[in-house]
Amino acid sequence: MSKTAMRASQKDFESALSQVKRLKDPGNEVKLKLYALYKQATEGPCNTPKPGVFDLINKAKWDAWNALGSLPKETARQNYVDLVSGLSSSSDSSSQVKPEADRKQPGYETLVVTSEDSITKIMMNRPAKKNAITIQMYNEIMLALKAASKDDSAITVLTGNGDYYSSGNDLSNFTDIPPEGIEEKAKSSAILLRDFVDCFIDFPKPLIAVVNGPAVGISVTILGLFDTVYASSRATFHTPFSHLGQSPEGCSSYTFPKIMGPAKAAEMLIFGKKLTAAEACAQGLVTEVFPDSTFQKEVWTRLKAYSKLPPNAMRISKQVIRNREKEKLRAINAEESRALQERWLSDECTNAVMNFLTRKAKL
Ligand SMILES: CCCCCCCCCC/C=C/CC(=O)SCCNC(=O)CCNC(=O)[C@H](O)C(C)(C)COP(=O)(O)OP(=O)(O)OC[C@H]1O[C@@H](n2cnc3c(N)ncnc32)[C@H](O)[C@@H]1OP(=O)(O)O
Repeated sequence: MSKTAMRASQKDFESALSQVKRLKDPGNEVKLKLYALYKQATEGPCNTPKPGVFDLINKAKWDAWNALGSLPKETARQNYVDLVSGLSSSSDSSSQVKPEADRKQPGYETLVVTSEDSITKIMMNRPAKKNAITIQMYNEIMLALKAASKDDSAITVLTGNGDYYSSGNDLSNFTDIPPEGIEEKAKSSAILLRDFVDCFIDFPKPLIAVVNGPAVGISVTILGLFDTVYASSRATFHTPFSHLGQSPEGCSSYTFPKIMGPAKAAEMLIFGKKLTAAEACAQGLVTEVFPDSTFQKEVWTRLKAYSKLPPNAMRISKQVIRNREKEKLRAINAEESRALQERWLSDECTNAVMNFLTRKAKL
């Protein structure tokens, strides 16, 4: 026999009434439905005067009840019992935490991308290589950001798996030279870099970096394009561009002086000064530092709370902040990418990369 064909007894109704109190907040729309069915089941058709237009809450309740028209009391009681039973079973199944492997989005080899609690988490996943960013990883991060910009999550997080956040550009990207030659490789890499950074400039939702460990190179510079940066006390921030015969990217030539002042920015971007998490926080690059022992727990508790804020309001606030600067950031990104295209062809850069790859040098 179907549920609707059964008649809910007074006992079923009373048990649904007590069950509803134990449910996870089902949201305003469902609460209004429950209210209306309860009133109809206990008092019959709506019999009170319509509240004034400014009495928003009571008017919404009245509208929901009134919309049930002359629905018989018994049917309203049955519908109430059915609705609560549906909510109980879905809240039972959603309270069972699925293992990460089940929640993982397919199609990524260098990342683990998951969506849960209105948060899309993009995790760089080459821990054995300190999450160094290969050409494939640049492309997958762009894909993941584009997908996250359209999914129903409220906020997006970038983080790293293992002991590093990321060691920046994978220096073996310099070794895979196509038959067309190094100039062509430099040209296509500059386009890739520009497109990669544009994805961060244009990302429409709140974007949070969860910096779980040391960060190097481009993984540091793009932090200036995030809305919030949480760091473990173990994290460090290092941009050794001159050591590598290179120059800043990720719009850091603009965002860093703006965030920390020109003198501190120059020490990082020209002289490659490595900052501790506490220093990066004092200079405004990092929002907050958490002790490494409680980092994940504290950060994710905070993020889960933020993800419950009204998503459209957060998105609009971000856009109002970002839109003023978007064109400027895009122009800076294009200029930085052009400068690097030349740098990559220099002896200074070639020697530094070869020294690392032949293990004569480390940062
Ligand atoms: C023709 C032009 C083509 C260019 C294409 C580029 C496209 C866009 C470019 C955007 C520009 C970005 C600029 C930057 O990001 S600059 C920063 C570059 N990063 C580095 O210089 C870091 C180099 N790594 C290190 O110094 C050290 O590895 C470390 C991070 C300090 C960690 O040291 P530790 O001793 O703890 O660990 P290991 O060195 O043993 O590392 C473990 C293994 O991981 C490999 N590894 C680590 N980082 C990188 C890296 N960035 N690139 C490649 N490989 C990396 C390391 O070699 C070890 O591998 P192994 O176990 O196989 O030996």
